[in-house]
Amino acid sequence: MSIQAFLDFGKSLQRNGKTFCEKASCNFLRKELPVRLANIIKEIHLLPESLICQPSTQIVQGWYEKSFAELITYEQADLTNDAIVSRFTQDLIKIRNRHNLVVETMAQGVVELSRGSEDKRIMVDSVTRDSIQYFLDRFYMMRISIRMLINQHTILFGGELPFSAGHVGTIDPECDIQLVVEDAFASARSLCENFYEQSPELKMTCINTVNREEPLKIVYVPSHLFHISFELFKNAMRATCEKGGASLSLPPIEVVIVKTTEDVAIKMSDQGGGIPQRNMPQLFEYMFSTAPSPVDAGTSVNVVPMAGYGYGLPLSRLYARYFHGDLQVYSIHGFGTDAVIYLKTLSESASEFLPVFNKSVMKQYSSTRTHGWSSSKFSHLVEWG
Ligand SMILES: Nc1ncnc2c1ncn2[C@@H]1O[C@H](COP(=O)(O)OP(=O)(O)OP(=O)(O)O)[C@@H](O)[C@H]1O
Repeated sequence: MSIQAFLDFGKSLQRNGKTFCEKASCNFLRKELPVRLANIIKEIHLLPESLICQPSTQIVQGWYEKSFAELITYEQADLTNDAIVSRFTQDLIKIRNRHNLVVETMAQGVVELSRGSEDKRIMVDSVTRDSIQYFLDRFYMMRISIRMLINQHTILFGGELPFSAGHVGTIDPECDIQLVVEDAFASARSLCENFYEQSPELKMTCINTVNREEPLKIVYVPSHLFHISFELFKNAMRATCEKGGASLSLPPIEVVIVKTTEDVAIKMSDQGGGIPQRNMPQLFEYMFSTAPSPVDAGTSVNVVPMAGYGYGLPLSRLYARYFHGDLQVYSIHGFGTDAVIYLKTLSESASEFLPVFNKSVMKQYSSTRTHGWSSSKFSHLVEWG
């Protein structure tokens, strides 16, 4: 599905009527969702035994199997029956809510694995580590996609309110990039003020090469862009404050947003001291963090931690890639870091980038690397880790 396809379907409600469209959407989702769930369940089965047997991984596996079993009961259901259609929609809400804590619970499974049964750190070998990294990228991406499908349906048909009146489901046909980025900055800033009692300023430059007078708007899911920007601002603010100490004049975070006919690029530059080259290969690894773990640090319950889970960058990159964008980080150790978000300008080009499940993917779990995605755009990255 491309963003444009999601949008066209949402807009067709006025033309074709809500009842007709709800049935069409049910008909699509009752096939598509079980396929996506089944793919990921098959892949869970390929995980190293040491991870599958952890209590939290078992809980996650149970949720996926339950949701799959519930959805499959609709395979032959009579969609001319309005009551069945509306029960399907309500079941989707239940399924989505069941999976609310999947990221945290799966992360807990990985922690359980690395801590071992007696809470001592045991060595996780590099093949297992690579398999887990490979799996989590695919698993979380599939989760993003499943939630996108469910949210579109439940907002359009399940009585859930869109974030704003102009939105079509979760999509804003006129998503103002600058406003979303400023919003994310303000949220990260209030967290930063709470934590460090200071925060850097924002310096923003916007360039629209398509039409210089127009604001930078594209068709996009604002909550995805907010998530990515917020995580990047948190990182930039943390680095700036840690480097600046109690200094009164922190260097600002500079943001440059450029829209061309093909891409939107959002560059966030900080002067927070940068990242050593030796850490760059691990930057997008789950659980890689130089901050103390919020659990071990004993952070007060009233202070939301700025960092420490090591999920910010890898998850943000998945959100960016989901609609064929990207996230890249460049750093000069001793000076600062540039993080660049790339999005597609054209909604037709912004199609879902999904993991595909086939035989060659199985090899990944027995240590041979393959790309295994719906397009080969990032295969070199996946192959090289
Ligand atoms: N702008 C930056 N400047 C310096 N180091 C950075 C920057 N961005 C990321 N890093 C480094 O990369 C690590 C991983 O970042 P990531 O966002 O994935 O996790 P985190 O911020 O540590 O934790 P959380 O997931 O809780 O946000 C950070 O701990 C930090 O060491």
